[in-house]
Amino acid sequence: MSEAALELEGIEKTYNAGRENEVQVLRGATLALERGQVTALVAPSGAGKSTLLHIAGLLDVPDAGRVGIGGRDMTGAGDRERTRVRRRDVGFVYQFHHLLPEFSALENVMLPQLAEGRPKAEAEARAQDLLASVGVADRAEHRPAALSGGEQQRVAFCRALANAPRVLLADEPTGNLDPATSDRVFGALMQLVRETGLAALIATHNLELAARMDRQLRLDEGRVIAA
Ligand SMILES: Nc1ncnc2c1ncn2[C@@H]1O[C@H](COP(=O)(O)OP(=O)(O)OP(=O)(O)O)[C@@H](O)[C@H]1O
Repeated sequence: MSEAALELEGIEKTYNAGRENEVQVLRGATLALERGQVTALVAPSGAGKSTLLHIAGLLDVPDAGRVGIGGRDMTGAGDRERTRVRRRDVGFVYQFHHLLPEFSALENVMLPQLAEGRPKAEAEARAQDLLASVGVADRAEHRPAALSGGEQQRVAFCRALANAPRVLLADEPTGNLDPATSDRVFGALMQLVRETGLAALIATHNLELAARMDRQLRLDEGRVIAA
C-alpha cells in the first residue's frame, strides 16, 4: 500500500448476501487521501457513504478489498490492532454527535486524550484551544444537554481532533449548523488541515460546501469517481 493517509482499494460490501433483501452497496470502491487535503464525498441518500466511512474508519470490515491507514495495511488486522489504530489515527464526526451526556464540553474533548495517556494539564489546554477555534470556549463547562445542537456539533468536532488523528472522517458535519457557524467550523477545519497535515474525508449533500474543499469525489453505483 502507498503512504497515503488513507487508502481504500477495491472495497466491496453487500448486506444480507444471498438473501432476497440483498443490497450490494460497494462494488470496488477505491480512493486515496493525501495528507493536508480535505476531500468531499458527495452521494445521494442510500448510496453507501456511511458504509464507506465505517469501513475506512475500521468500524466495519469489507467483504473484499484493502484498507490502509498511514501506509499500514489493515486488511488482515485483528480487533485489538484495529481498535488501537482507530483510536490513535482516526477521528470521527457523526451527524448525531454522541457526546457523553454526564461530562462537560471540555471533559468530552479531554477524555480521548487522557485515554491515550496525555497528562491532564496538557489535555485541558489542547481541549480549550480546540473549543476556542470553533467559537465555543465560553461553553466549556456546559454539559451537552445545555448546549444548542450546533454547539454540540462543534464540540464533537473538537473531540474528533483531540488526539491529532491522521485521518478525519465526517458524515454531514455541518448539517445542523446555520450558514455562518458552518462557515466558521469549516474554516477551522481547513486551518487545522493545513497546519497539521491531517487528511479529511467529508460526506455531504451540500454541493456549495463540497465545492470549497480541495477535491470532490462521488459515490456512483458502489464506486468512487471524481465529481
Ligand atoms: N446493516 C444493514 N443491513 C442491511 N442494509 C443496510 C445496512 N446498513 C445499510 N444498509 C443499506 O445499504 C445502503 C447504503 O446505506 P448507507 O447508510 O451506507 O447510505 P448513505 O449513503 O450513508 O445514506 P444517507 O445519506 O441516507 O445516510 C442503503 O440502501 C441501506 O438501506
